[in-house]
Amino acid sequence: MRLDYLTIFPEFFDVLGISLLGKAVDNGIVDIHAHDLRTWTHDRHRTVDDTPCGGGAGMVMKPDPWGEAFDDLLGADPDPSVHVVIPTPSGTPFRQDDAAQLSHADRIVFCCGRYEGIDHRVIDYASEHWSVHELSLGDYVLNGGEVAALAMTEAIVRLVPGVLGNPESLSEESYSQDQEGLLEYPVYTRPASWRGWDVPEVLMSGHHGHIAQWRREQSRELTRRRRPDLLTDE
Ligand SMILES: Nc1cc(-c2ccc3ccn(Cc4ccccc4)c3c2)n[nH]1
Repeated sequence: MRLDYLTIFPEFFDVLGISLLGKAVDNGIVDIHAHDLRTWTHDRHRTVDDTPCGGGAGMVMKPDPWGEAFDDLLGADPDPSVHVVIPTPSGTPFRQDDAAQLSHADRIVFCCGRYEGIDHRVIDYASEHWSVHELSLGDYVLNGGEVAALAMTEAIVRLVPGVLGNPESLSEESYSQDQEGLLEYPVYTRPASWRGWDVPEVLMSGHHGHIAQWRREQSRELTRRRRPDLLTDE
């Protein structure tokens, strides 16, 4: 899987060389390239923004640098197997299903905007050539797309076979289908007693059936309290 990041802050993506994703890069499972969008500017000030047509506050990202970056990175031939992800507050919510689908992609290009956003014609042009996903990280406002791209990257890449040391852990996670789409149960480790708090006895019983039942009950109760929207049978 090749991941490209178009951004005016390429150093944001240096962190992808650390830990899990770092190992995936070392193992050749994932190939990461961060690009400074200003590479595709030609004026002395390396300008990437301009005033909004129709007025309004702030600045808008010019289309030209994006188009030239696309030409260099992707060429002009349409290829629906290339996924262009555009983090935006007006996008569809990024969910685990999106991460699962994108984890099968061979190529993903993250377009990280800043200012008040990217000239919409960039999205229109990209949509004619590649598979475009305008995605929101959540219902809160960030200053740009980089943090969202990092979060989405981690959610996507951890699902790629060979990236996680223990793929079994994927099936027990919140939002995973094996977990019936419920929130994850509380987890414990040693010591059995810590500052007056004890590990639930059932987890020390060695009775796998009782443990599984307790975990299912905990997941349902937690989901009922915190995320009733995830419960389908009520
Ligand atoms: N979930 C989520 C995504 C973003 C996001 C993504 C890309 C950009 C590019 C510029 N901004 C700043 C901005 C703030 C508000 C209105 C318009 C633009 C961005 C914010 N915020 N929240």
